[in-house]
Amino acid sequence: MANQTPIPVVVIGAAGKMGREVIKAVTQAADMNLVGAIDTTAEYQGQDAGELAGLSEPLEIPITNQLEPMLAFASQGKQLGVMVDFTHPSSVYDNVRSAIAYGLRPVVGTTGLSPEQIQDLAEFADKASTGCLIIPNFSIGMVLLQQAAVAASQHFDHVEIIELHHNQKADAPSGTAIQTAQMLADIGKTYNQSLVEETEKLPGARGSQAEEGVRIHSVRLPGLIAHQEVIFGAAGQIYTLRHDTSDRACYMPGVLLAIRKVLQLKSLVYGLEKIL
Ligand SMILES: NC(=O)C1=CN([C@@H]2O[C@H](COP(=O)(O)OP(=O)(O)OC[C@H]3O[C@@H](n4cnc5c(N)ncnc54)[C@H](OP(=O)(O)O)[C@@H]3O)[C@@H](O)[C@H]2O)C=CC1
Ligand SMILES: O=C(O)C1=N[C@H](C(=O)O)C[C@H](O)C1
Repeated sequence: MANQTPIPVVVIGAAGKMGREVIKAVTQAADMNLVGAIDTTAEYQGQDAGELAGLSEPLEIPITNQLEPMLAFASQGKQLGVMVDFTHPSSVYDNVRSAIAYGLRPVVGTTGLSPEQIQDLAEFADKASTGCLIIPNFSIGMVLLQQAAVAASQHFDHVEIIELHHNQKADAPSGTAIQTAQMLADIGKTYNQSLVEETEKLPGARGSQAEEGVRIHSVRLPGLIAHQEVIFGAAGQIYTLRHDTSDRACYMPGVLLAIRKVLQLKSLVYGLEKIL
């Protein structure tokens, strides 16, 4: 590894909560080289990405909102480049299309892409024979929770998901909750058959209904980071799976793994569990 050219990495959303963590993690990885830090926040334009991320030394990489020139620059070396996206549901689709068009491999943490957008990006990546990773949750704990939930779903017919996040989150339900519900639906059974005719006296009281009857409830409060419960019920018993994050550093081993793995792919892959 020591003799290999480091992987050029562009971080988009670099001034955000996740972007700053990614800047730190990429800078500390011996096989990666941070080449660009993109963010639209007006007040951070021109600031050093390392100082903003809390590193002791400046990186001499200023935050800029100029994505396309940065992608062009990052695609010029002989080593394939990676764009890591932690931005906003409204911009991630266009960012990924641009990265692929410039020959960079996208690693996407941003949630809120619709199934149609993901399908479209998969076709775009296929045509370009380009790896692309969309990972709704980079923490190993969540992969293990989801595996346990799929195992439990063989034995329980009733399940509801509660996801709890900080109140600066733009999308609901969380990408992780949507993915978890999809995994439960994929085993091919319908959950939560109602025994009575239910009436919602306040709209949304019973949460949202994902495929195959899986219900998702979203909580947004200051003081939270990211948490998820999957609650199974049956006669006389409740089985609860819960994952809590206390620091966004928990996502970084997954992000670094994804940066390395995306270079080996030729198509779009969805979910951390597929690259472990
Ligand atoms: N997959 C995973 O494991 C995880 C995923 N996430 C997801 O990552 C995303 C980001 O989360 P978080 O860091 O908390 O959010 P933040 O709001 O803290 O950061 C997002 C940053 O992206 C910037 N931004 C928005 N649009 C653009 C754009 N088009 N180009 C460049 N920069 C842009 C924002 O700037 P501005 O001020 O201009 O809006 C902001 O600085 C969310 O979708 C979240 O759900 C979060 C944690 C883990
Ligand atoms: O916005 C967040 O914070 C998080 N977003 C992701 C999601 O929507 O699932 C991952 C994690 O829950 C944190």
